[in-house]
Amino acid sequence: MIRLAGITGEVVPDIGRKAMVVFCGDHGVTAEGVSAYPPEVTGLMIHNFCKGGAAVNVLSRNVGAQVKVVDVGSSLRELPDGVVDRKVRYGTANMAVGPAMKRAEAEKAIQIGIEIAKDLKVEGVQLAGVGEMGIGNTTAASAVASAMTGIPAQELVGRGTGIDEATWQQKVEIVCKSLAVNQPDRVDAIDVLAKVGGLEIAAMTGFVLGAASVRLPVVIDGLISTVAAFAAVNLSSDVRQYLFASHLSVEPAHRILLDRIGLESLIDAKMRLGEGSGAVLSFPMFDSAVAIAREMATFADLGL
Ligand SMILES: O=C(O)c1ccc[n+]([C@@H]2O[C@H](COP(=O)([O-])O)[C@@H](O)[C@H]2O)c1
Ligand SMILES: Cc1cc2nc[nH]c2cc1C
Repeated sequence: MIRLAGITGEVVPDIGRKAMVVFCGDHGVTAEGVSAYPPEVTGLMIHNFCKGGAAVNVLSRNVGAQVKVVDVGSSLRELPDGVVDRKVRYGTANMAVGPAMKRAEAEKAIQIGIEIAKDLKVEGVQLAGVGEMGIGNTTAASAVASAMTGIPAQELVGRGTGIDEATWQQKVEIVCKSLAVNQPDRVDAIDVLAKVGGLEIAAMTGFVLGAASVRLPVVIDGLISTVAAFAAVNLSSDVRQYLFASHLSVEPAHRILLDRIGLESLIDAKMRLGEGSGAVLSFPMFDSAVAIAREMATFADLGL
């Protein structure tokens, strides 16, 4: 509540207008068998978001938040109505054999994220959540986390959408191989995002930077949006002041990165869905905090 007041400059901030932004992208590294689901699910879910049938849609309707779906890098050739088409390229390349994308592409995705955040502010949005959709993106997010922290992949890699032990071993090896092949420069967040990241991850990094620049509070979601936020904090440490952690994902890297950013999550429900589902779930807690600040009697009111 104190931070919300600081960000907005209002003692009792108005956060009535809320939006969830879901950045979408595909990952070439899925060719290495690192996910429990095929890459086509990214496109299927984009269609689902537009029909209002995904978890993030249900939860957002429940709390009165708008959902914006932004395609920065899915493999879909044709997009359904309702998607914001800001495609940088049709999925990343396989980072296990070379860079996921060019530096200029990562910069473009970051720029798109910045613009989307600024647009939301102009539209009157007062609290934003950020989430993503991209089969294979827990592999990319873990690689970015390992590159930027120096923590070994075995300590960071989790089960993503629900892989078995053998696939987990393969995922750890692929993260290690991707880092060995690309040699990302750990002090250059854009280099890391380009070589072993993803388009939706880079766009979320931009979103966090853009939101902070226009004093828009941002609620991050699970592992992937937190990795993006970690990269943003690396680029400009002050942006951490504008961030709120919603929930704690079961992905092992999530807690480590939240600790490094200096954030504590509001919910620990062992979730791992993504889409921004945890962020939107926490929105009513923000409304509750504002209601307390506005309505609860103080000792002075009680004549003490
Ligand atoms: O938010 C999380 O911590 C999280 C943990 C596991 C999976 N996900 C979601 O599942 C997808 C990535 O999982 P995977 O196994 O394909 O890397 C992607 O669409 C994410 O939104 C998300
Ligand atoms: C069905 C499904 C929905 C998702 N939402 C975010 N990531 C996802 C991954 C899968 C597999």
